[in-house]
Amino acid sequence: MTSISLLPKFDISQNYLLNPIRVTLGLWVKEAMALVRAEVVLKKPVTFVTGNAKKLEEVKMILGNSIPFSTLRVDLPELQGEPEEISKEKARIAAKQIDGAVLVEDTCLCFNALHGLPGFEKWFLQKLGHEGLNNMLAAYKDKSAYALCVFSLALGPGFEPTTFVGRTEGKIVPARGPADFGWDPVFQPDGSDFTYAEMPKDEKNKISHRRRALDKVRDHFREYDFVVRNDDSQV
Ligand SMILES: O=P(O)(O)OP(=O)(O)OP(=O)(O)OC[C@H]1O[C@@H](n2cnc3c(O)ncnc32)[C@H](O)[C@@H]1O
Ligand SMILES: [Mg+2]
Repeated sequence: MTSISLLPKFDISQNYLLNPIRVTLGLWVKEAMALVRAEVVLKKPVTFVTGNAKKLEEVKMILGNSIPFSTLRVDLPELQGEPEEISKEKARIAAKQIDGAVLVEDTCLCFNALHGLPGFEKWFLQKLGHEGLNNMLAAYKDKSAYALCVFSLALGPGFEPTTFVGRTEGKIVPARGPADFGWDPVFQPDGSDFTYAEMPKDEKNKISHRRRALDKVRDHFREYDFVVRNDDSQV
């Protein structure tokens, strides 16, 4: 079982005890530090779990070395429901499966004319294809859509996951560009003349739903001090 300790890392040095002003200041800083940055001790690094190789590639490119994480390719169940709930449930399942801290994500493509449908599960795209996605909107003038990505971080089995949402607005167009990642060829983000599939990877990664959600994940990791320590000093 993963354990965490939310202890402030800041320590007042003996010097502060010699001067009342410095003592007050030191205590204030200590309190502020406790509020701002707490230590989270994990037995092993946070593992990003997914069954999708392309997703994994993008997450690695976007995060680089900015947070301590490892990756694992495991097929997670395709769940139905609201995106945040799906993502949280994926995290609970994955945390139990690997018995540790996990990061997972769920991505959907939502059509405004269809009030957020189809959302997505992977079998849906496999059966319908890119043309089928366009045909779904044939009866509607409104081709606008958004890509939504929800990351969930669970610190271990039994921990309630925290979610981080990223969203990119765009529209659905006839497929253009390489068809090697999901619905990328039919999604053209606002402000661009290219579909996700036509863009070089680093361009997609600057504006994508995944990038926007991962910026929030990164902020969370900055807010807390995640430390991997596999000894008995954890509480
Ligand atoms: O193991 P997990 O992480 O669940 O991987 P998955 O492939 O099942 O991924 P999702 O359930 O989140 O995504 C549902 C579908 O959306 C596709 N998809 C996810 N992110 C995408 C992106 O950035 N661009 C295009 N298609 C994407 C993906 O290939 C699936 O067909
Ligand atoms: Mg899935």
